[in-house]
Amino acid sequence: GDGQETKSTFTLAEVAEHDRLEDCWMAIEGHVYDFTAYIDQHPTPPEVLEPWCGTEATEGMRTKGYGRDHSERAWQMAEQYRVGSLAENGN
Ligand code: HEM
Repeated sequence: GDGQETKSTFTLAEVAEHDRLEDCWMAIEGHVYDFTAYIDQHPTPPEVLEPWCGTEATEGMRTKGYGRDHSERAWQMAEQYRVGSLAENGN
């Protein structure tokens, strides 16, 4: 937790507006993240993350694109980029 107690709720349509490396949001397991500032720190070329920007990216985070989950440390790093929750029935 970063002290933010009030989170906003977003639909997948809203997440989809942030679908590029310069403005990259992802929905992962019910949470919404703005990873724009993280892209350059990720240990791969940005092209690996690009297709997941603006999407429900649980599969990307859980598989890294080849079937192996990210480390617990990586999941904890993601927390600081959380901006809200995914609307239950929003698309
Ligand atoms: C959702 C799309 C993503 C994909 C497809 C992806 C893919 C990858 C790949 C291919 C690697 C290098 C190979 C490997 O470590 O096995 C990697 C490593 C890593 N990624 Fe990602 N990544 C994604 C998102 C993220 C996010 C959002 C974070 C953190 C905010 C993150 C943090 C890391 C870290 C810390 C590593 C080093 C290895 C580890 O700790 O698991 N990644 N990722």
